[in-house]
Amino acid sequence: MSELSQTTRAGTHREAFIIDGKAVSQRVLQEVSEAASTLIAQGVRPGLAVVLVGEDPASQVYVKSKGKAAEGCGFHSVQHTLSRQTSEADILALVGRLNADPAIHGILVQLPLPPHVNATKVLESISPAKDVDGFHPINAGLLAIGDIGRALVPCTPAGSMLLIDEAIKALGLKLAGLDAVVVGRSNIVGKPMAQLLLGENCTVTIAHSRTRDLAAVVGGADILVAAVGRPEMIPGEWIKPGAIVIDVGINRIPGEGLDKNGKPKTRLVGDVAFEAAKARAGAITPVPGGVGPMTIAMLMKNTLTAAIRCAERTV
Ligand SMILES: Nc1nc(=O)c2c([nH]1)NC[C@@H]1CN(c3ccc(C(=O)N[C@@H](CCC(=O)O)C(=O)O)cc3)C=[N+]21
Repeated sequence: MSELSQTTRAGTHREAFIIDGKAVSQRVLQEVSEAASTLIAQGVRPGLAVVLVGEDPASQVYVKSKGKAAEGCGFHSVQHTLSRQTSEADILALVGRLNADPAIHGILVQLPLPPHVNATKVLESISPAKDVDGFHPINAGLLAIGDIGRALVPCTPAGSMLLIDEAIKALGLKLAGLDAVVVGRSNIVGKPMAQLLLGENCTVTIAHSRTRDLAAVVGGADILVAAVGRPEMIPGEWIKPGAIVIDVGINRIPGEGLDKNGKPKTRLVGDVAFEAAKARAGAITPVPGGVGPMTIAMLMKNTLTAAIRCAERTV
């Protein structure tokens, strides 16, 4: 019998527990707000600066919700919107000013950057102590050596771990020793996700576009994290019965009919075929309302952490 069989005992078929990312993210935001008000009472207001280059509508939506969340937590929040033509030197100069600004504890440069800008160079110019995305090589290195206490951990994997904890509790399981499969090897999600799962004593496999027999690899996963960015590329039939499925993909695809402005409707889907996966999984995150809101909540948590560490350095 499979290790996770308590949810799928023969004849007692149950649908997956739906992991409510919206609810968990609100819990995190509530905790961050409370800790922030304590810090503010001590004279330190956490400050977050978001830098957006260009007018990409999707990026504008995300940046706006980050600003709103920051204000909701009582943070000082600033947004720098630069034209698409802004030179790399001007972006580096802005980051330099934010690095030196004592009112700013967290800096996020929204990706993607325009092609004439070297994104690696910009990300490496952010002070590691203010790198609330956790993309700086110093933070990636701290995570890789397991020094989470000093790292700033990338928001999407950190939020995904909290959703995994939620599912583990709901299913009455233990995380240590489970087989985790991460599909996708990006520096932003796949690799840090694998490091976090390893840190929790999972047996971790990283699968990617060159993996032979992805179906078989996915089929062995007690915990599956899908972070490829291809709409519904993982069929429900691949999922191990009872598995925990974390769907990081947020893909906008054509929907049915027209919206109120007469434009063709679109809808969001994940990297996993949700309906079929739900019938087999023990727990699964929806899209939207799963990992997405957690990313924003963890950004606030990282900003708070950066502010606390900064305050500890100066007292
Ligand atoms: N430096 C940097 N850091 C990022 O963290 C970063 C970035 N650049 N560039 C873009 C991606 C994307 N991203 C999302 C955050 C929240 C939702 C989110 O809350 N999604 C909602 C739905 C939103 C909708 O309706 O479109 C949900 O899944 O429920 C989505 C996507 C952060 N990103």
